[in-house]
Order: sequence, then structure tokens, then C-alpha cells
Amino acid sequence: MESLFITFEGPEGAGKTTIINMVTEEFHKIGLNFISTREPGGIRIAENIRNIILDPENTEMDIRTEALLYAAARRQHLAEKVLPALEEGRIVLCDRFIDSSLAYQGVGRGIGIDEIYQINEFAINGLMPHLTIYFDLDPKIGLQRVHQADEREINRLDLEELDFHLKVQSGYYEIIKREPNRFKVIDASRSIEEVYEATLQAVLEKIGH
Ligand SMILES: Nc1ncnc2c1ncn2[C@@H]1O[C@H](COP(=O)(O)OP(=O)(O)OP(=O)(O)O)[C@@H](O)[C@H]1O
Ligand SMILES: Cc1cn([C@H]2C[C@H](O)[C@@H](COP(=O)(O)O)O2)c(=O)[nH]c1=O
Repeated sequence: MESLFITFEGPEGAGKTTIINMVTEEFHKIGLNFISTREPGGIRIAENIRNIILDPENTEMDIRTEALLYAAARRQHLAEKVLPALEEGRIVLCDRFIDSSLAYQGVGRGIGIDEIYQINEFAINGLMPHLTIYFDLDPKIGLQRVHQADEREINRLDLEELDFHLKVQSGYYEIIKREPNRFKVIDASRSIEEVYEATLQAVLEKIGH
């Protein structure tokens, strides 16, 4: 089977982790050759960078430093984990990728989508996802879910004002408008089961299964 790079995007608490775990279980059952990973993180160095970025105590972090740290974590994760898996012909499921930087740093922080793309181009060297699932959810509902979830630690980005998260959402909408063919938008306000079914269908269709 041909390698495929599939990413999952959306606001806080949209259900990405929940649904990726369910898709992963199904992929194991079907016997697909895949890995499931996340950004920022997925490997030791990138998890260390993640801890620095998301530590609620790091309130003094400059927004460009933040953007560069996400890009650095992305590069290491690609070099160490994603690219080798793709080269071996595997499917890669990734919780967040460059679109998070474009939406959060580009629009949420106000640096600009094109500026953030430029610094990330050095990290990704042309690699873009074949399919990106966007979990569409009102950021207010997503934040409520996150604050109610016992297992989820509240990080520095979660603590941003609602206005920041609304800007992030508008950033995602702008990126989707620019590249409509790469995205599959899924209504994430439905039940977990419904969101899972819609996601699985979109992913299997892309894989040709
Ligand atoms: N469709 C849904 N309806 C109601 N609750 C949901 C739904 N999907 C996920 N949840 C719950 O919302 C919380 C956040 O879900 P999850 O961690 O999967 O989101 P996420 O998109 O990975 O969030 P983040 O990116 O902020 O880590 C969890 O408690 C999860 O059980
Ligand atoms: C990759 C990436 C992520 N972010 C933000 C988005 C979230 O607030 C956190 C990651 O936490 P999650 O629980 O794993 O979703 O980081 C970002 O601002 N820019 C990025 O490039």
C-alpha cells in the first residue's frame, strides 16, 4: 500500500485524541500498516519542547519564540518518526501539524499565515498532508469539554482568552478556504460515535479501503 500522511486539526477539546484512538483501534483490527503520533511531541526531543511551550508558568514566552519552538519540534518529529514511516510505505495519522501553527501562531497570535508558513517551510521541506480532517466545533464548547475532562492537564494555550481561540478558529477557516481539496470538515458537535463514523469513512475512502 502507498504511504499516506493524514492529519487531524481543530480547536481545543474538539475530540481529536478521542477519535484518533478509536480509528487506531479499528486500523489494528483491519491490519493496516500505520503509526499514530502527535504534535508537538511524538518523540523524546519534541516532547521536551512541548513541555517548554505548554508549561503554564512560561508566561513570558515571546510569540515568535513560540512559533519557532513549534517548528523545531515539528522538524525533529518529521526527521525521526514521520519521514521514516512514510518511506517504509506506512500510513501516518498525526494529531496536529503545520495547520495548527498557521491558525494558532499565524492568526491567533497575529503573526500572519504567510510568515508562519515561511518559517515552517524550512522544517517541512515541502511535505504536506494528503488529507487533513478538521473537527469543526465552537471553541467555547471545546474549552468547556477540556475544563470538564479529569484526565486532561490545562496547558498555557488553554488558558488564553476565548477571543484568542475565536481568532484561531477564523484562521482555520481561512486555511480551509485556501486549500479546500486537502480538508475534510467534520461537525464535531455531534456524539463521539457519530464523529467517529464520519471520520472513519473519510479516512478509509482516502486509503481506498
Ligand atoms: N463528540 C464529543 N462529545 C462530547 N464530548 C466529547 C466529544 N469528543 C470528545 N469529547 C470529550 O472532550 C474532552 C476532550 O476530548 P479530546 O481530548 O479527544 O479533544 P482534543 O481535540 O484532543 O483536545 P486538545 O487538542 O485540546 O487536547 C474529553 O473529555 C472527551 O471525552
Ligand atoms: C502543533 C501546534 C500546536 N499548537 C497548540 C494547540 C494546542 O493548544 C497545543 C497542543 O495541545 P494538544 O492537547 O496536543 O492539542 O498547542 C500550536 O499553537 N501550534 C502548533 O503548531
